[in-house]
Amino acid sequence: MTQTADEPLIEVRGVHTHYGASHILHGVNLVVRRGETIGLMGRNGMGKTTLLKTIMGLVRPSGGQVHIRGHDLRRLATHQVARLGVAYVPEGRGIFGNLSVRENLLMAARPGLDGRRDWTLERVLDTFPRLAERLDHGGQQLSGGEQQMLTIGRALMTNPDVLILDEATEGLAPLIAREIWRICDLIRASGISSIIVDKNWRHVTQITDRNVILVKGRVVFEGDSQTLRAQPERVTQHLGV
Ligand SMILES: Nc1ncnc2c1ncn2[C@@H]1O[C@H](COP(=O)(O)OP(=O)(O)OP(=O)(O)O)[C@@H](O)[C@H]1O
Repeated sequence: MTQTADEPLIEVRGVHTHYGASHILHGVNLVVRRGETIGLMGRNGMGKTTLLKTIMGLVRPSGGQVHIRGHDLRRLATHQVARLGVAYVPEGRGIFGNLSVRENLLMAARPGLDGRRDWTLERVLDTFPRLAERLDHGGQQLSGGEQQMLTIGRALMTNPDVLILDEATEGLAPLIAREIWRICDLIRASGISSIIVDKNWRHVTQITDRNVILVKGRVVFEGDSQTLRAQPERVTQHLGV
């Protein structure tokens, strides 16, 4: 199937997801269009990671539909979702500790779906000077923040159209977290769409076009950052901050 220019990159419609008998997502809708940055928010256990895993085909929905660039997710394996340009940076990361920074990055390298090679090793190292300084270090020698940079760098090496970032700055020192936000901004400016999950809603809303709040597996808010900031009682109610 060929994609039309305005067709969503990701389209989630009325999705229900279960873990065994536990009903986690209750009819969730989410659309990601080209170039959009979306904040996905909610307290712990509300279903954010489950929604991301559902999009990646890591967890199969029990109802509703997911389309990735118009392709029905039911016919796609996770690696095919990735090949369609969706890069997933899971919570807790996932680098190869026994490989060097350089090897971790080069292993991931591939052109984008349309043959684009915008993100090369050089560009990733320009973007993450800390990684450039540690090119020959093993993955396991990196700090938590550097590991997060490496995971994002690896995702960029696949020249994705959408970057999914779960718990973008969880557990990182404030200075490193700031660096991750700077990179999110650069990614946005480069035209890559993203879904960003992070507890720091103030930072998230500084860079997002649209924000979605999940409560017990249901979307209770969807709107731009200005609209969300204008409703502090909503933020307190749904995010507990
Ligand atoms: N593999 C699993 N098996 C059973 N239940 C699960 C599994 N993974 C998550 N859950 C449950 O599903 C619910 C939603 O979890 P999920 O990780 O999607 O939430 P979240 O919003 O991402 O929260 P967090 O910030 O804590 O990761 C929680 O009640 C969680 O305990």
